[in-house]
Amino acid sequence: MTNPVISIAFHSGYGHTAVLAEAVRTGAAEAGATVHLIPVDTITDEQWALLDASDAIVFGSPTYMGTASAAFHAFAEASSKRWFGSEWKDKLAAGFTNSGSKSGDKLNTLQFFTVLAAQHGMHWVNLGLLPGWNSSEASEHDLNRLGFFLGAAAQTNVDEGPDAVHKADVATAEHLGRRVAETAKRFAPAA
Ligand SMILES: Cc1cc2nc3c(=O)[nH]c(=O)nc-3n(C[C@H](O)[C@H](O)[C@H](O)COP(=O)(O)O)c2cc1C
Repeated sequence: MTNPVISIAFHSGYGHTAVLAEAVRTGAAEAGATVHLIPVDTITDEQWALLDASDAIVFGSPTYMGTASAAFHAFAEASSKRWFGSEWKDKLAAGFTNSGSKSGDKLNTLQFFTVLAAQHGMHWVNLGLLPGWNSSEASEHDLNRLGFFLGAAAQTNVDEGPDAVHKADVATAEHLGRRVAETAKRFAPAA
């Protein structure tokens, strides 16, 4: 496979997580993927079909009350129609989230994504970066500055708009997009 198809199924209530979704798209496209950006709160039948035809689905949601948003949970529940027929089995999956606090219980959101992926029989692609910003010589501008392993995690001050999403977190989300695309190529069946 030279040109994997990656869909980014995401929700963003106020635009911050949408910035990360765009960053994942940028990274995946740079690595040669065809990318579909799918806001799950307005998902159409045509977009469900795009998900079904994708090699990888990247889940994205803000962290609300320590988990994915209600809109994302509604999408996850609706995906049970695919679960019945194992329609997403053996696709790749990955995830990203954003919250107001440095931690904000984002890990729980990423873990929720991994369980969702596992229920579908999908293979989880982790972030593949060592933690940044964890030594005296490190900086908040490091990739993976918040030190997550499961996926891309971002923090945005609650009194600032989408323009304020941290550039290091944007770069980390771009990295995730590239990694998913490269992994999809590696996992592709031989032609
Ligand atoms: C209903 C609600 C619940 C939230 N819960 C959390 C939370 O549990 N932890 C946290 O750090 N931030 C929390 N926040 C802050 C959001 O995660 C943060 O503002 C994020 O940037 C919103 O992303 P969005 O613009 O994509 O919706 C919450 C915000 C809202 C509106």
